[in-house]
This record gives sequence, structure tokens and C-alpha cells, in this order.
Amino acid sequence: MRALLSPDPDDFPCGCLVVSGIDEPGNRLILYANHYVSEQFGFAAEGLVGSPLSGMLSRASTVIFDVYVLPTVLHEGRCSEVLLELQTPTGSKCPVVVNARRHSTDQTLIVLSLFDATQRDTLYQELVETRRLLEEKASILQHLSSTDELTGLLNRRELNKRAAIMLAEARRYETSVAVLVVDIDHFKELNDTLGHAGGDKILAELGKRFREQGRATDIVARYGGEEFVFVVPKMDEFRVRQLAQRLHKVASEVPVPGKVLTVSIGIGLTHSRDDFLYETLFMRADKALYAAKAAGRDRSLFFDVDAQDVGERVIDLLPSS
Ligand SMILES: Nc1nc2c(ncn2[C@@H]2O[C@H](COP(=O)(O)OP(=O)(O)OP(=O)(O)O)[C@@H](O)[C@H]2O)c(=O)[nH]1
Repeated sequence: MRALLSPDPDDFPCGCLVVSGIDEPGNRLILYANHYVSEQFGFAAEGLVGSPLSGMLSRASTVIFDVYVLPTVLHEGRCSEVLLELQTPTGSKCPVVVNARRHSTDQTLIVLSLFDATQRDTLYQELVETRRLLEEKASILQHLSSTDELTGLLNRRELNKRAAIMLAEARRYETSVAVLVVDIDHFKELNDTLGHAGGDKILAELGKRFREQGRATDIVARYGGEEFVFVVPKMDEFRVRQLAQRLHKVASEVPVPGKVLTVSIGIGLTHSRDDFLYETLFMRADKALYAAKAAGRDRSLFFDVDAQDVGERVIDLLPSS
């Protein structure tokens, strides 16, 4: 019974080491190793006693032992649950969870327990990999939920979200934001002539070319159907006009298989001189677009907030072709 209650260190299902030289710099020597160390980790039992501890550990683990485990034991008497790596005689590495404490009678010795952490390490690696996959999926979902599939531009939901933020910033820093609503003229006819797939190609090509006309900080979105929206920070009237001209230009030469199409577009524009609410600016630009359609299409009209008469509120930016 007495023997049962005072088990041999070889009975324990973990590695047990006694290491010398706690207060001395340099190599700590192994004074005792139980059977588990050779059975489980493959170290030759006869060679272990008297060999340096650093011979069992990977280089990084030797550093961790010297700069963390040892000082902690010296300071606090013990150090718990440190993940180290054994460099086994076969050349493979084996993760172990190490607990260390001062020997109860000889304070210059350290007693170590080594728990094989291969399983735990594998589980941890799997967890890390699962988290990476989840993050990747979340980022794909985030992209899908904010992007228009056909054109790759932002969708309406993302447009509304980002435009509100841009306008809040513009109000805060007293800068101007321009809103352009762009609509393809007579798109139904293009669909009827080229087929729905042909219409899709035009939308995708125009979306790509519109995106190229903006800067990285501009919001370029497909609002829906054949309608696009630009929300452009720090824009004066001159640069808005230039942007509108560039959009008309790229629409006038859209390459589709076998030919180059001239696509007519209408643009309604406004900027945030007196109002920083995106909904208001969109409504004004949309009104200007409506007026551009009514005035014969293929033009850009600017919504002028100074004009008193509603009929005078649009300024023709480009001569109609
Ligand atoms: N190919 C294609 N067509 C679309 C898509 N979304 C909307 N449309 C078509 O776009 C056309 C829009 O028609 P309308 O709203 O009458 O506009 P429009 O023909 O451009 O006429 P105006 O704007 O008044 O010049 C409809 O025929 C829709 O079916 C799409 O994703 N792909």
C-alpha cells in the first residue's frame, strides 16, 4: 500500500527531468530522466543523464527556456504551461507543455514535467486553419454583399452606406462632394437589338470604364438596371464637368465583340454646397438627369441650388450632340 502511494516517477504518464545549474549561466545538465522521456520522445536512456538540456530542445525553445522559464522559476519558484519544442534524435520536432519548479530540497535544481502536446498542437493548428478559412469566407461574403455581380462595381446598399460616411466627413472637414447619376439612353433598344446578353456586356464594359475614370477614393456604383452613381469627394465644378465629359467620351466608344458601339448616356450632377444629406443630393442629381432625358438625352445637366425657379435649376454642361 505504501509503495502504491509513493509511486515511482516511471509510473507517471509524462516526462520527468531534474536539471542542474539553476543559478549558473550556460548549459544546464540533465541529472535525471524517467523512462517516459526515452519511450515517448525517443531519446536514448543511457545518453540522457549528464547531457545538456539544450541538446533536447530546439534552438528557439532553448532561448525561451533561458530567457523566460528559468528567470520565472528563479523569481517565483515555478513556471507553468510553457509550450516548448523537443528536438528528437530522429530529427523530428515534438511540441511539449512544460511545467517547471525548484527542487524541494536542493534549490539549485529544477524539476520539469513534459507533456506531449502533439494532439493539442494539431488541434490548435486545425483551429487556426479553420479561423483562416472562416475569415476568408467572411471576406468573400462581405465582397459579394457589397458588389454588383455583373459590373464588379459597388451595389446600391454599399453605395448608400459609403456615401453617408463620405458626406459626414465632408461636413466635418468642410469640403465638397459631387454626386453624379448616370443613365444609359434607350437601353431597352440596345437590349432589343443585341439581346439581353449583349446588353449585359455593355453594362459590364461601361462599368469597368466608368470605374477607370474615377480615383480610388471615389465611390462608383451600379444603382440598378442601366443606372450608375458616382459620389466624388473634394470636387469643384470644373473637375465635375471634366469627369462628366470623360464619361460621355468612354460611353461613345464601347468595344463589343466585332465592333465599337456609341452608347448615349445622360448625367445629372450636383454637389454638396448647402446640404450634406446624401438622399437630398441624389434626389437633386436624379432631377437633373430626368431633365437631361426630357431635353433630348445625350447630355449632362447640373442641378443649380441657387436658381429660384425650378425650371432654371439645371445648367447644361455639354452641348448636346
Ligand atoms: N441586359 C440587361 N438589361 C437590363 C438589366 N437591368 C435592366 N435592364 C433593362 O434596361 C431597360 C431599361 O429600360 P428603360 O427604363 O425604359 O430605359 P431606357 O430604354 O434606357 O430609356 P431611357 O432611359 O428613357 O432613355 C429595360 O429593358 C430593362 O430590362 C440588366 O442587368 N441587363
